[in-house]
Amino acid sequence: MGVEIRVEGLTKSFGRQVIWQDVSLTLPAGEISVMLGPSGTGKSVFLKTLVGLLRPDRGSITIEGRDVTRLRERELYEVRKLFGVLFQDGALFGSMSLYDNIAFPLREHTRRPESEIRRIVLEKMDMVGLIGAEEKLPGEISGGMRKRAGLARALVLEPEIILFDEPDSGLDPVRVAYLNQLIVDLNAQTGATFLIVTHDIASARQVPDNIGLLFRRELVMFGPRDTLLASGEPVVKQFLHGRMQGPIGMAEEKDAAQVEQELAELDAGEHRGPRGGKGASGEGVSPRLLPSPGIVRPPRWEAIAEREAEVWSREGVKGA
Ligand SMILES: Nc1ncnc2c1ncn2[C@@H]1O[C@H](COP(=O)(O)OP(=O)(O)OP(=O)(O)O)[C@@H](O)[C@H]1O
Repeated sequence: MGVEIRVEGLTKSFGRQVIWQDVSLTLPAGEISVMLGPSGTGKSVFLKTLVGLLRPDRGSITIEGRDVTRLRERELYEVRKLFGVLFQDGALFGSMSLYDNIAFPLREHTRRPESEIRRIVLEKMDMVGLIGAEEKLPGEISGGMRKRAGLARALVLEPEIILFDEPDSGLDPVRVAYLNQLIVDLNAQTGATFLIVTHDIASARQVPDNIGLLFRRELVMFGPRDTLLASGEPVVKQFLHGRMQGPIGMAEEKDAAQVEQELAELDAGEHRGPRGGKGASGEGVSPRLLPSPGIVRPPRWEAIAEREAEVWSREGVKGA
C-alpha cells in the first residue's frame, strides 16, 4: 500500500500574493515526509492543493497517473478517497460520540453493514489506544485524545496517503512523544504515504524519512532526513536547530549583512544561540524513531538504515 505523489513546478498565488512558486518534489510511496517552514509560508495551502481543495496557478500533482490539478470535481472525489486527513483539532463533530465520529466516513462513503463498520471502528480505535472511550463526546476528552480520535477517523477508509496538519500543536512534550511513536507505528502497519506539517523540530528530526523546507516562497530543500540534518544550507540549519541566528527573522527576513555577521559569530563559537551549545540544540544526525517492538517493519527500514550509514560516513557525522 501507499502511493507516490509527484509534484512538478507547482505555483500558487492568491491575487497578487505569490505563496510559493516552482515547487517540485516526490513524496515516495509508503514513506513519512515532513514539511517545515516559518508561519505563513503556505504549508497548509500546500496540503489543500494536494487534495485538490485549492487549484494551483501552474504545475502538476501526479498520483497514480492522474494529474490532480486538472481533474473535474467528480474525478477529484475519487482521488480524494485515497487521502485521509488529520486536521489540527481533529475536526470532530461535537455532538457525536467518538464511535460515531470515527464511523462517519464509513457510513457516508460506503454501504458496509453496521456489523462490519463496528469491526473496523473498534480496530482503528484500538490502533490509536482509544478502546473504552467509544461513548465519550469530543468535549469530554483531552486534546491528545481528540487528535487520536481524528487519526482513527482518518484511517477507517484505509487511505493510501495520510496528511497531518500540525498534529503536535497544543500538546505537551510527553503527548507529542507518544503521538510521534503512534505515527511511526501506524506508518509501519498501514504502509501508507504520510505527509506531516509541523513546527516541532524534535519531531521533524526523528520521525520522517524525508524533510522539506518552505521559505521565501520557495521550496528551499526536500530530501532524505539525514541529508537535511547534515546540511550546511543556512536556512535549513537555522530551522532544524531552532536558532535565532540565520536568514529567518521574527517577522521579516533579515538583510544579508546581518545574516552574514550572525553566521560568522556562530562559526567562531562566540554565540551559541538561545538553546545553548551544540549538543543542546541537537546538531548532527540524530537517530530515527523506530516502530515499537512487535510491529513488523516494512523492508524499507533496512534500506533506510543503509542510506543513513552512508550519509554518516560521507559527512563524517556520528549517529547517536
Ligand atoms: N483562501 C485563501 N485566500 C487568500 N489567502 C489565503 C488563503 N488561504 C491562505 N492564504 C494565505 O496564504 C498564506 C499562507 O497560509 P498558510 O496557512 O498555508 O501558512 P502556514 O505555513 O500553514 O502557516 P502556519 O505555520 O502559521 O500555520 C497566508 O498569508 C494566508 O493568509
